[in-house]
Amino acid sequence: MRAPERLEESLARWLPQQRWYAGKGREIGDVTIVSDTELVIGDPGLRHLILAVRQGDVVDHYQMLLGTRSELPRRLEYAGIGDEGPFSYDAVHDPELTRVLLRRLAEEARSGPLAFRHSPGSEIETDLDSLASPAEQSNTSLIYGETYVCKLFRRISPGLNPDLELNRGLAEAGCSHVPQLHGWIEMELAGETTTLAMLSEFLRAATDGWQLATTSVRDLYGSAELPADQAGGDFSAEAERLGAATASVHNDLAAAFGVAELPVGEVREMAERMHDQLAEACAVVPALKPYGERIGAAFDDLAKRAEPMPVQRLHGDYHLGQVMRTSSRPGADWVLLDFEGEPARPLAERRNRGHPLRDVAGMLRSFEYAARFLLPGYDDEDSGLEARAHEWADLNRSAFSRGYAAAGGPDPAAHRALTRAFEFDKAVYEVLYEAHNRPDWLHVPLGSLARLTA
Ligand SMILES: Nc1ncnc2c1ncn2[C@@H]1O[C@H](COP(=O)(O)OP(=O)(O)O)[C@@H](O)[C@H]1O
Ligand SMILES: O=P(O)(O)O[C@H]1O[C@H](CO)[C@@H](O[C@H]2O[C@H](CO)[C@@H](O)[C@H](O)[C@H]2O)[C@H](O)[C@H]1O
Repeated sequence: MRAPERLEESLARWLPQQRWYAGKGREIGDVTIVSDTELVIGDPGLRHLILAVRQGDVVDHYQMLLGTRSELPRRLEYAGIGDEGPFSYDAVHDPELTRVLLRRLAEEARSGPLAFRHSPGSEIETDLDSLASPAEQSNTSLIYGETYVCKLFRRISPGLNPDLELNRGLAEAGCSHVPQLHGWIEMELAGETTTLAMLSEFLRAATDGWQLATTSVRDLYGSAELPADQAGGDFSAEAERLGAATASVHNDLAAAFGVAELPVGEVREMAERMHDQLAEACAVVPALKPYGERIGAAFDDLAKRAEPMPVQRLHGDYHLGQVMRTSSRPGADWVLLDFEGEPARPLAERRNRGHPLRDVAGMLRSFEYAARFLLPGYDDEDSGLEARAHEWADLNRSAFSRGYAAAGGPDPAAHRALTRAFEFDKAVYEVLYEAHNRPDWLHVPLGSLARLTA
């Protein structure tokens, strides 16, 4: 008779299939459970696990909520882990179990190593069912009714998560362009107080920037005879307002966390890191090589900078999927989400200060993405859609930059070389990101680099 599979073995097979699993493409050596806390005892039961996943010399930590049941109902079969009873499953899909998180947050409870905290003055409603967000995410968000969203960070780095850190600072600065923060969960990991989850206001009646922008692009493709600023669904007024909201958040971040100066030598090191990432990306994606010289020249220009660079805390991974257009918040048309920085970078790096045009460059990239990602679905031989994509991207990139500068941010048009270096660096990151996560999308950063380096 075959011995029952150990939970750790089932997890090793299950993890690589998860969207949020960061170690795809590298074989898992082994999975060890390094923290195991029972949050609900019984049938169903709930365990909070921290897993150490070894891949070669690298060990990453992941968080999961493990549901256990003697019988797995059909509605939960898709969340199953392993196929032998008693059944284990990803409990983020089980509202019967996830309610416990709200209850513990409301009570500021402790469960073993886990500490549940709420923001001063927050009264947390506890009788809400959760739904795991279907969004393409690096983490998992539980949406409780239409009231809260609880983001469970999946890959856990010891220390304070910048998303929580910056949201706390912005709340204290009175920033209206972020969701209200209600609470968080933390534990000691490797000797550091480590953020595990964050509970925020759910923005109902809001749409994310990516959906709005790509709807506008579709409208443009469908009205081939009109210029971009006259086609239905012109996005440029929104792009301009988004620019202004971005400058306002940058201003609040500067007030809350201060501004420093990066010495010239460290700017040079930054340019060297950009070159290193370019070399790595060219090795992984040879199709990037033809643009390497022009990209590298922009990094060399940055390295020649003769004066220190003003730096402050930033969003860090700024794109249209990270902003939501709301209709219910007075004075805040656009709301910014997810201040975690680029998920692939080490935590210490993600908490570094940077020049605010780095975020601006991130959003400029996103306009390129929105304009280009539909192109291969169309018969683009003679359709002229490539040109229309450029038109849309240029219109909205300019509007965003204009709104940003008018609201007090450094003007991208007056800092062209810097913006270009940041934009190329982000595009190179995207080439690697797409190669590892969404190979079907590789044409987007590559096509955009072909245009921007021409
Ligand atoms: N407070 C919120 N209200 C409504 N929707 C949200 C909220 N926070 C996140 N979302 C939705 O969930 C998506 C993913 O959230 P995000 O914080 O970017 O997660 P991740 O870090 O896993 O990428 C967002 O693009 C947005 O559509
Ligand atoms: O949102 P995350 O923090 O998980 O960020 C990662 O995933 C993003 C994609 O979901 C990725 O963004 C890239 O694709 C977007 C369209 O899907 C586009 O708007 C962005 O400009 C582009 O960078 C992001 O880079 C990655 O870190």
